[in-house]
Amino acid sequence: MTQVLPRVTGDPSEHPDMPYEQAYISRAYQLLDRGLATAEHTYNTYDELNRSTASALKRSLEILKNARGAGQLVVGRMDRDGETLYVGVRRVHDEHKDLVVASWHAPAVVPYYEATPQDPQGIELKRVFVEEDRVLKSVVDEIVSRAAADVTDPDATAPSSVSDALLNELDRSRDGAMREVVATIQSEQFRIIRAERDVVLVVQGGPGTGKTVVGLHRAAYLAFNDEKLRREGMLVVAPNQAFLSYISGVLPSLDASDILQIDLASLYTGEAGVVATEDVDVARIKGSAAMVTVLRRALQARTGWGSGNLEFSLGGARTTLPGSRIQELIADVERRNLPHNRAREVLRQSLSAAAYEAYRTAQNAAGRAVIATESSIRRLSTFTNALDRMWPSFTPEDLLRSLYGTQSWLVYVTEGVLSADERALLYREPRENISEEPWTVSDLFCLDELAHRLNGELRTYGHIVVDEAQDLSPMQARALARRCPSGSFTVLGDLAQATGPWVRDSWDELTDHLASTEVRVETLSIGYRVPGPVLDLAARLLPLISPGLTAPRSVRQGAGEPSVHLDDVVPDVDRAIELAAEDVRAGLTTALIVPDDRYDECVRRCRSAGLSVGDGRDGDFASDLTVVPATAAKGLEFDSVVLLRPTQVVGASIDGRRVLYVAMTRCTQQLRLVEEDQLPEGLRHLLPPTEADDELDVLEWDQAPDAELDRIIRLLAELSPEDLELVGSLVRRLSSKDGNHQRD
Ligand SMILES: Nc1ncnc2c1ncn2[C@@H]1O[C@H](COP(=O)(O)OP(=O)(O)OP(=O)(O)O)[C@@H](O)[C@H]1O
Repeated sequence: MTQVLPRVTGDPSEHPDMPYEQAYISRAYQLLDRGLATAEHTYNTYDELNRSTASALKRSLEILKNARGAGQLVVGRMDRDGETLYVGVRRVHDEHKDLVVASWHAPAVVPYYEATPQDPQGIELKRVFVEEDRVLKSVVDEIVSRAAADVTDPDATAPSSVSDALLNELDRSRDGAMREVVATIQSEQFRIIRAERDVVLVVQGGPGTGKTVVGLHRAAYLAFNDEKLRREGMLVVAPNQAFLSYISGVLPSLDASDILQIDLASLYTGEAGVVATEDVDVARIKGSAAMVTVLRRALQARTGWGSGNLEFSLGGARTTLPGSRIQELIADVERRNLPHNRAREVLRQSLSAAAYEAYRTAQNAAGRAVIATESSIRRLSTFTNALDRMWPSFTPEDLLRSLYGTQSWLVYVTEGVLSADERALLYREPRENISEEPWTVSDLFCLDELAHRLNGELRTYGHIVVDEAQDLSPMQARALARRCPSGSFTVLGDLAQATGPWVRDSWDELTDHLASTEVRVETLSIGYRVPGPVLDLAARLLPLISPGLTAPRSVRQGAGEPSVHLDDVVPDVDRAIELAAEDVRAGLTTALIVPDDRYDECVRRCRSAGLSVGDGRDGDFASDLTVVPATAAKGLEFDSVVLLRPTQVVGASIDGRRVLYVAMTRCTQQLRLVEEDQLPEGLRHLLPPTEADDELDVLEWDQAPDAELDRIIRLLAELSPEDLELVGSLVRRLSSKDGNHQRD
């Protein structure tokens, strides 16, 4: 067994093997350049008629060009079983087709990522490179066996659990776009990246534990190693456009541009788009599984035929199709379980055949000539009107709009599944013109459900990665399920960060709607984004929002303790803008996160203060300063965050504490809180002590000073997971009552 020595420390920029490794890396780049030149030449001279070869060539050209452009080509080296393997963002071979650099997702590379100094998996040397513009900047030996250590650095000291390469990468200033992290993937992350794909894999983890990064690298990994999956196609679903624009560069930089990335609302490709918002109570009903029954019944209620006969006249002859025969035809079609509009076509044919048969029989019986044809019957307005009555054709928008606007229809379809109050929330007056309907996000998923029932045709995928999944409604989960018949999902999220109508205690309720395949929950426990002191502060909110969950351990300090700026003299916005401008001048990408209803005011004030500011609501992260409404901060990250009026953020909605938890965990370096004179529960220990505090002997939960909160947190930590869950539900119930009171 390999005897492991601690990893080599010392100055990584002066590693003794630096010249050798630099030469190796330079050669890899030369081969890449040569490959590019050859591919370019072949492409330019290629017979245009052979399209598939030409497009394959074009694609490899793009890959080579990317590889030569940004980022790092070779990320490290592994010596194992006497063989050396260089690992890179993509494969490079020499003129004899011998491997020079293996790509990070090749099976042989697995130990490189999964071995640790404690569990070296036979690795004699694991070496990590940091390279910039083709120049090697540092070499760190993370795992060194005794034999290898003898020839490198005899001053090996104790290993640390986090590599320098990772810390350097994490300290890099953010530029508004997420990047690939092939050079620094950690072993707990890599295990998830390559986990088998025939399951619903839930990746639960606190803020900044790398869920998004892991999900994107997993998508690229699976696509690379699974040809069937490449053929079936893969889909990455982001919660909104802003988030999508933040992450959309990662897959192309991993040569995985074939994987489609969209935002959740774009799953629905029908006519309606989101133009309105609605109350949480309404969204909760429209997103609930009860809507499946409601919409199914809505459609069923519009099909069928009473007992009356169908009479039509052809060339002066009257023919009757008995009502009982029509009912039989309808029952036949219903049994086939076809999408509604296809079923209509089948019914149209069987109905015209039956009508023709009735006509022919009547003509023969009367000794008259049979002159009409089946198609002339289909053209009769009596026929088409009758068909429209028994099986109307709809678009999803037509149907949903008239359902929302027809009280009697709503009463019928919601019977037993929604209360009268809930039903009342569904009603809305139809706009005069369908193009003016105030469609909301949750409407879109009702429309998607209807579109599927009506038309049945959908583009499907072999695997779907869905991010910020804790917020998905059952109806949204069903929309994803329809698009992934194999039930193979990667579900990324954090139950503690759930906001909006779908706050839940466990993943089961959601995964039940996604697939019937096995569900596996993996937890990421190390925080890579948020500095320890900031995470510690945010964690004080956890017992109030998700008592069953613990905060991740952070790997870094950042700029230290969060600062609080209390000032009831200078207007709060001015103070916040001043702090944000200070951070921008210090070279930090900065977000000014603000209560939603103060967003426009803050953007305006930033601009009039002469600051160039990005519109975080629309995913414009190109400026050094971005203003972000608190409810749109999910998933984003910045070097510095200035958070305006946490108390207002908390007070704005029932899930305000969760919104605050998310907003507080967006920074990689520092957090500043700007308030007038109060702080929300959980953070009040940051307030300067007042005399009144000493006089409190009976404590109300709401006014509990933080010493008391600490005691409660310690008590909670001693509870069993089941008891914690109980307490959690109780707290949620109480806080939602609280919220109701406030709204009342
Ligand atoms: N192995 C890694 N190497 C380098 N950077 C990493 C690594 N893992 C995570 N990071 C960085 O940590 C930050 C947080 O990652 P990410 O956004 O994926 O976390 P998350 O768990 O999805 O966060 P949130 O819960 O806020 O959505 C990102 O900047 C990401 O690039």
